[in-house]
Amino acid sequence: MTTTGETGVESTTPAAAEALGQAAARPPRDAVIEARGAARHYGAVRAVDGVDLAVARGEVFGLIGHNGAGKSTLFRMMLGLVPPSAGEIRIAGAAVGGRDFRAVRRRIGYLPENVVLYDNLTGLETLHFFARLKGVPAAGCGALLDRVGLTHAAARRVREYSKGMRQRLGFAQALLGRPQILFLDEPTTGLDPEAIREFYLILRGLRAEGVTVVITSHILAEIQERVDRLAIMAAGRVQALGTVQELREQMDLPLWFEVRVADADFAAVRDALGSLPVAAIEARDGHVAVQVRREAKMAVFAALATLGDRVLDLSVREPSLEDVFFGFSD
Ligand SMILES: Nc1ncnc2c1ncn2[C@@H]1O[C@H](COP(=O)(O)OP(=O)(O)OP(=O)(O)O)[C@@H](O)[C@H]1O
Repeated sequence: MTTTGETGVESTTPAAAEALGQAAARPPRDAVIEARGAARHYGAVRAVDGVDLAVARGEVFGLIGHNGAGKSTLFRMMLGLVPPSAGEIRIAGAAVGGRDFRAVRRRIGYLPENVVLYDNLTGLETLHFFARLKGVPAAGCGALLDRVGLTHAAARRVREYSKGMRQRLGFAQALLGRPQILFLDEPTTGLDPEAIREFYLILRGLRAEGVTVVITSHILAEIQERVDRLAIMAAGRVQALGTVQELREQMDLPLWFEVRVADADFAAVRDALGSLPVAAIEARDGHVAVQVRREAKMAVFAALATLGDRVLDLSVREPSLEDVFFGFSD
């Protein structure tokens, strides 16, 4: 599906590119973030190299890619922190960097990859400081600390904070002023599993309020169930765009049936499948794992149903986002 040229830059086959193009060409109806041909070059380095993207209002949109793929640069361009070398980005209809953008910028929250905090300030003082910078009332700072689970540490100096606590404080800072659009660059780095769960619960609440969220993460298992759509970036370009299920279908990755049969009668499974196009069949820990192409899924179901109650258990394992990601990178 994908090839790697001598530059190490991944490219897709024409058929795949066409499939991806179709997904990319279907912009959401209510786009609040739109990038057209957005590019940022640093000398010979094409950090972002012609990105077209549209994110709908209220969407949780994931941005994934290898180190150096261009995710943070694209974020910074969307925030007006880095001017584009070419192309245009519009947020809530305003061109980033243009006259109308200042008002829009106030409705954006940003958690950078490496949040800069002042060690001598307490957690609460930190939020007051950022509230002044943003020009928003300081009254809500205590409630925000509570929302990210830092009330107990409000009066402690940031220098004493753990990595996860700093990250929580960074998130609280991003939520100041009730932003309508949130850019979160690797927000769960350093968080423990409980904090990650709480973080995504907050995101879910924000989404329900209509907040648009763009989030990057290297933890694919973590975001695959939690984003509405996502883009896979490589070498400054969007290589694939869609829901996790759409990306699976575009990649045409096989799926696995895991079947537990009475008396571990694996031969019966093999016989039932007969001449169906099975990519692999393996005996594993008391069950049979059958790998099939997506188009054979229902035929395999029907064939396994002929075994009746000799089938004790059955599950279908779809390719993970990680499988999809590596599928686009290989
Ligand atoms: N200020 C800069 N000057 C020169 N090159 C830069 C600058 N900022 C980014 N780059 C280059 O642009 C490319 C993309 O970097 P970027 O930080 O956007 O990637 P990323 O996808 O966010 O990576 P990571 O997952 O490691 O955070 C890299 O090759 C990086 O070295």
